[in-house]
Amino acid sequence: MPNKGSLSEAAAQMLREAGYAQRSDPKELVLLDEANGVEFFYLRPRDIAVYVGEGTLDVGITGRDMLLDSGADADEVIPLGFGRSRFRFAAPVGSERTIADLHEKRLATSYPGLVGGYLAERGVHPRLITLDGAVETAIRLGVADAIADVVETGTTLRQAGLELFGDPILHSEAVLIRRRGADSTAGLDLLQRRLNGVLVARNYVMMDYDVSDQYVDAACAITPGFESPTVAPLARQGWLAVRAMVPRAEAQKIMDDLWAIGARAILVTDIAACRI
Ligand SMILES: Nc1ncnc2c1ncn2[C@@H]1O[C@H](COP(=O)(O)OP(=O)(O)OP(=O)(O)O)[C@@H](O)[C@H]1O
Ligand SMILES: O=P(O)(O)OC[C@H]1O[C@H](OP(=O)(O)OP(=O)(O)O)[C@H](O)[C@@H]1O
Ligand SMILES: [Mg+2]
Repeated sequence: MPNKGSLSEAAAQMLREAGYAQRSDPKELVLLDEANGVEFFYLRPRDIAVYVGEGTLDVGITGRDMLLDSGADADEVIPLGFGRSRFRFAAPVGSERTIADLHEKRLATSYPGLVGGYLAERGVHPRLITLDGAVETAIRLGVADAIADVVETGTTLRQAGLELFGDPILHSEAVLIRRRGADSTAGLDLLQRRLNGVLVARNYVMMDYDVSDQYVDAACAITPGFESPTVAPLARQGWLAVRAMVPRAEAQKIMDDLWAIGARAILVTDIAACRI
């Protein structure tokens, strides 16, 4: 588990929702969850891929960017939907650079493996200046001509007087990782099912509505659900009750579409937990 930084709290929250114990004190380094037979180690997110790649830890949560930067023998198992960012090049506003301009120029980053590999594939070989953080300041302080760093809202870049250039190097988010080629274990399958349950509960809602039987096929086409919607007769002749899971982000649009074909009493409820 990430011990601090952007991923730490969201990762712990997700594990809690999946039914695992998590530390209450951010200074705790290890936590034994006896009920689930899991030992959690709280480590720097950058180091997690190294431990997992070496096989000393079975699984870990880190950023996709950090996994790729490490070059560790570890693979992504599932994306976890938080810690989303883009990895981008930036230079002072108005400098209108392209990636080719970086050749033999000073490029500051905390992710030399990721950035060096990306540019080498394109035949560009900059002088990489590896910094621990606050990379945006490196240009102002005369250490670099351009940077490559994590961008979420873009606020940090703007405040440093920088602008993006080139295509995104990577779209990153928190990922569950395990050692490359490791056998699947019952414990990992269970963890994956639980985390997947949390993701589905977060990303879907349950939708219930009533519709007259002549429109039920059209309604079910709008809400096909995961497998198939539940359709049950209402006491009122010629009317049916339908229940299906729908993507949370599309719920309002789906309600409008159902209303337009005559569905009524359309209700949306949260899913607390699930196994799909
Ligand atoms: N502002 C952000 N928004 C979303 N994700 C981010 C943000 N900053 C970093 N991340 C992601 O979080 C992961 C860990 O980065 P983080 O910045 O937490 O580690 P760090 O730089 O080692 O720690 P710290 O910045 O606390 O010293 C990376 O995968 C990164 O992409
Ligand atoms: O686009 P924004 O929303 O501004 O977010 C991006 C910033 O967030 C992270 O910084 P962090 O706080 O982790 O500090 P660090 O650079 O020292 O790692 C990242 O390194 C960027 O600097
Ligand atoms: Mg950081």
